[in-house]
Amino acid sequence: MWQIMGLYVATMTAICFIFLVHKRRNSRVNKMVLPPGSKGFPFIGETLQLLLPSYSLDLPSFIQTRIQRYGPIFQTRLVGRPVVVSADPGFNRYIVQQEGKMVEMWYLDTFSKIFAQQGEGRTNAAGLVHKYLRNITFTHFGSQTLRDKLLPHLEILVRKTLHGWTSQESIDVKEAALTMTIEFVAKQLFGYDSDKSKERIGDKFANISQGLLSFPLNIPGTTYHSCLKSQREVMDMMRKTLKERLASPDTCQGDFLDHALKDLNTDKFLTEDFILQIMFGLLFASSESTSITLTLVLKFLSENPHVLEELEAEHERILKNRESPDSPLTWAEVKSMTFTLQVINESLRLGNVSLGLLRRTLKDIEINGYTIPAGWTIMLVTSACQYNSDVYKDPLTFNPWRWKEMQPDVIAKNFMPFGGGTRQCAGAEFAKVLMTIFLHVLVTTYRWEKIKGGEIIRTPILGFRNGLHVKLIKKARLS
Ligand code: HEM
Repeated sequence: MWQIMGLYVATMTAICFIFLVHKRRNSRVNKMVLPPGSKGFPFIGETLQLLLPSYSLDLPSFIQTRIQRYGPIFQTRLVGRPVVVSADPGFNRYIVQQEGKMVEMWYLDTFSKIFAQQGEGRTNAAGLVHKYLRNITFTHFGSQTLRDKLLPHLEILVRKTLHGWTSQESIDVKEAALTMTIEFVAKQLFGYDSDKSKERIGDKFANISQGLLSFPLNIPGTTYHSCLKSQREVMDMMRKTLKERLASPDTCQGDFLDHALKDLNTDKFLTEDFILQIMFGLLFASSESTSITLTLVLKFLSENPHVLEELEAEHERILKNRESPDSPLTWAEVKSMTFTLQVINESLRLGNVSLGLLRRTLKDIEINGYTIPAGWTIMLVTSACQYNSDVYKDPLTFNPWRWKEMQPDVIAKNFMPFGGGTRQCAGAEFAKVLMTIFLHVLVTTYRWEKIKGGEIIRTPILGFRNGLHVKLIKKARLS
């Protein structure tokens, strides 16, 4: 009897405590002037409206209508969380500079679970952990490594991949580009060899990316369940390699995993699980955006023959200027491909693969007389500045020539496909060089015919409604 009474009192005390904390927090927030907006339905808020697909490159109508109604900074509620959306370029630039001070990188709860963004060993932590993540990424994928080591391997990979595409009647470009990128990155990370491995890492990541924006219902048969299963399989594959390396430390391959295992002895925050999480994060970060952007480039080239013509001319000039047209690409040649870079920049500008960046506020933030309370999420719609018609004439038109005239300071303020501040993409140079080499081999050696697909869909992440399927054909070369 006394036990039951005790339990009752303890439960009631806990409920009262939780209620008081909640009330106190709410009354604190209630006294603030919050940005205008609507909270939508209880719990799900306006999530469904945000996820409603749109079929153009433009900003989703969810964002556009609310900007018209409330201005560039408004509040909403997404997957149970209060969110402030900002399409204000100045505020967005300010916030990306505040990493670890007023905000921290934060992604949806589905992401947090898959990418270990909670707890002690979270990969989005600021400070030492973040510094380590950037340094080790630059060491294995940065400019110097690209120039001194990766360039010939990337060329071989692209030639082998595109040659393989010619034997197929139809290639789904996004899927095939994802496989190409991920297999290369996995090789640099932990020596993955697609010819020897039983596991198809590209297929697993195709599953993972589908599950990331699905409803987080983890029961067999759901997309989310299949995503978590693939995530576990990739982690198990990498864990097996890690254990093998630890068991025979003399077989050094000099890759990312060897480097991180060596650091285990000196960097106290490093653990085996953390190394696996970084590798998993890198596999995802590198493959998804790069493959979507490459697919978009191919779509634009198919629809804009005059751009393709100029691109071919640039690459033919490079071949002509060489002593032997078959000699491997040099770093100087890659850096001389200015029109190619303009094509890539224009595709990145219009693609806005992820729409925006997510941050969690660590402190109350004042903006235009409003307060964004600590603990809220901010969605920085960095893409909004890339459609600004004051900067980009006819912003929705694919026009690579516009980059010829643009000044570096204007670009810095109005072009953020790789984010900004201390969290700016650590693989930007790698992605651009990979896409440049891809385009070089593609336009000098092949032509292609569209079989089907290529229609844009934003959910709000950029995708292609029926994929983009092409048939690749080798060009007859005049010697
Ligand atoms: C077209 C291709 C790519 C695009 C558009 C892209 C875009 C981005 C963006 C917008 C961010 C910032 C995220 C944020 O602030 O919340 C980011 C971060 C990052 N990206 Fe990329 N990325 C691409 C390719 C790659 C590749 C190929 C790699 C690796 C080889 C990579 C590695 C990373 C890493 C490690 C971060 C986190 C940086 C940090 O937290 O300091 N990315 N990327």
